[in-house]
Amino acid sequence: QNRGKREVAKYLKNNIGNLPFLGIGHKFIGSDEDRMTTFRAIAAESNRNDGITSFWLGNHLFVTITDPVEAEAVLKNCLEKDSILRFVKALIGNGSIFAPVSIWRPRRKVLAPTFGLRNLNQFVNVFSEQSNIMADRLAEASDKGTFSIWKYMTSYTMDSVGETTMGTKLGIQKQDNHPFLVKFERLAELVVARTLMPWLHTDFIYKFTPYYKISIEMINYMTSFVRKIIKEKRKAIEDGSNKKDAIDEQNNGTGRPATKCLLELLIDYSGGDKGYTDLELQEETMVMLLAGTDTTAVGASFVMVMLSKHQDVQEKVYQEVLEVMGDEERPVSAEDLPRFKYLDAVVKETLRLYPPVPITARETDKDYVLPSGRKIVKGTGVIIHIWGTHRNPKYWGPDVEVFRPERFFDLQLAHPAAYMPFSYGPRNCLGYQYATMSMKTAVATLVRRYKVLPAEYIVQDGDKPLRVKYDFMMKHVDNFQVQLVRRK
Ligand code: HEM
Repeated sequence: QNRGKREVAKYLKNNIGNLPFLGIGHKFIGSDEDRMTTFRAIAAESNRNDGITSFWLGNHLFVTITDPVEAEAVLKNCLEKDSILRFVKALIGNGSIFAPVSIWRPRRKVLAPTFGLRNLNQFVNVFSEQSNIMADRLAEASDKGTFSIWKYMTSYTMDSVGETTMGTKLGIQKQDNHPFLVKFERLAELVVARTLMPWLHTDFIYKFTPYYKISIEMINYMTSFVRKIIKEKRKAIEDGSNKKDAIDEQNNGTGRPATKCLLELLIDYSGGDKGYTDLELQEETMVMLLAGTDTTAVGASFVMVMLSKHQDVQEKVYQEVLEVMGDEERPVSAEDLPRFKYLDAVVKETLRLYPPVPITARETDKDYVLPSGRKIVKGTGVIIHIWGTHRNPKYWGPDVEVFRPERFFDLQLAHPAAYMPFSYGPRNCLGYQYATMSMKTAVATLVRRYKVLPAEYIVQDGDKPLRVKYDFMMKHVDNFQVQLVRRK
């Protein structure tokens, strides 16, 4: 098998500096920005090399793909995630996102319909209410010059995800340094650090570090929080008080049926009492908290930064928001969202250039022959390079680096996987519509109230690319800094 891998590495050679034994391991040492720079170099190499390249990380071979035809073949046939992701498992156990295929497949069948559009449309009220809380909080920041909008977005998405997945108002936007947010972020940091530092991979060594105790403590806090809510939900369903809430809400004059949170939908769709166990519900709730919060906050923050850099684009978004919503100040509704067509293109173009998840990985369970005839052998890590695919000039033309939302009008993609911020194929992101709705609601609400300007220290840099870093997700090195000015 190793001979097979060496052969693959030989014909998929890269020119970015393999060392004996280390491979390109030394290129991942350094800052988060250095790491992203390495991933970018790999993407560029792959695009020069007809959409594919490979590199060694120690003795693990990774094939990197930036061609959608090749990517599709892998994503449709090879469903096992790469073992490098195993440290997240301490938190989510067999939660679908990184579960082995045998566990993932039946769970996906239950999870997919819970994310149906009818269910999601009910959540727009939550996104809208939480966006307005964010807009109120930002009034204070808008007088103070340059600041990081990301912090506000993270609290917004955490509160929205909390309410839509667990039916619980976490109130993170209303309390600075809320323990749930602090612990959640610290834990994410620890998991990332462990994944990226191979000497912490062995349990035997990790248990001697101070991080071990802290991470166990955080995991216990998060899981017992979620478990308590599951117990309460079950009880409410049993004694019918969840239905009472529904009636109360109708009587409150909203006239719409009460929102069922994703957790309740999961209980229903998996078969009620006979359906998912508390542990299964806990694992999937953790997946949604983990997969749905930072990703969406990072995406929406990139949109705000791009709007600050492109005032002409922002003006068009603003005019569209006024046109759709009219003059009266009212919350964004589910009916408004599909009418924000230009905003939709702006969100898409932002996620093309700055996909919050810039790479995803699979591990081959057997030898594969790709559509181009190139072979990959069993046990190889395959990096589906989303960033690189979105910058493949063969599919996007010569202006790949230019921010041009209009390209999404009547776009005829040469291949559907040429655009995949939410990945592609049977294991793609389940929350893509949820995320788009949440981002559009937040951005429309903010743009209606504020004009977004670039950070003070930035002088007209138009199409200059943003500096980005990688810590499992791709973020802005300058922390998504902008300025806000209240519109009259
Ligand atoms: C801009 C925001 C988001 C981005 C960029 C994003 C991206 C991704 C990506 C790249 C994957 C991995 C797919 C693969 O390996 O092929 C994924 C998986 C997943 N995401 Fe998202 N996501 C976002 C928001 C959300 C939200 C809001 C939710 C739920 C509330 C969510 C739930 C999931 C789930 C459950 C999976 C696992 C699906 C499976 O394995 O069957 N995501 N996401």
